[in-house]
Amino acid sequence: MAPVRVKICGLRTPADVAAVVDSGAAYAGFVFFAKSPRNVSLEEARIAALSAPEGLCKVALTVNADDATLEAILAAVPLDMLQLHGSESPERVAEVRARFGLPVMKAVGVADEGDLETLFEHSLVADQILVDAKPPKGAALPGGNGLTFDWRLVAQRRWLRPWMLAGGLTSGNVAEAIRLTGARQVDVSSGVESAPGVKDATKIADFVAAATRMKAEIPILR
Ligand SMILES: O=C(O)c1ccccc1N[C@@H]1O[C@H](COP(=O)(O)O)[C@@H](O)[C@H]1O
Repeated sequence: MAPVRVKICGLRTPADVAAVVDSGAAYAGFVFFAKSPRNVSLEEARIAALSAPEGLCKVALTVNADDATLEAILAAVPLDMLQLHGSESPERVAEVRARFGLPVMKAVGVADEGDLETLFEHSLVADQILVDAKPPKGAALPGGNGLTFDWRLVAQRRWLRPWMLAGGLTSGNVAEAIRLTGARQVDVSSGVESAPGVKDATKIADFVAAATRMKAEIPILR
């Protein structure tokens, strides 16, 4: 079985990108959302993204962004994927995908069975779906809150598209999250920081090692 693929989100500097590359993660996320402590300017994102080697998937995280905002981001920063992390409808996801020609990953907050229907609807139009914890009522951020959800809700589920598990993951719980849900991709932001918005290279390395170790633990049959 292929190793679990990891996305590290909320990068701001070339040093952050280097830590992600060294760890072996597959995706690097940049947050374009002013309320987030991980928000990057176009110039910061451009410099960091240009430092990334070929093969690292560079993802722009936006929240209910309009076309002009997405155009400005994509004109300034070399990116490979859009992550829509707001309340975008399936119609809006399809529109963004068609207009900008990049794969789109749609994030959906999950708190109960009802949210699985929303996930299904998005899986009909998005290239990937991101299964995150639902933010608490009145939270400033729709994600990146370091909160987990009841992983049993998505345990061993299969969707029409590749999916990624997120929400409160850390090097201490990611192996159990993978074991329980069967996720083959995981995403983390606050769990690999020393302070909000400050990525920690050791925590990134520990997280990716814990996530990818799952494969090594499967016994080899001779
Ligand atoms: O990281 C942020 O600041 C952020 C802001 C707005 C929307 C989403 C955000 N992050 C995403 O949220 C999940 C979970 O993050 P965490 O590991 O619980 O901190 C992840 O997909 C991030 O990409």
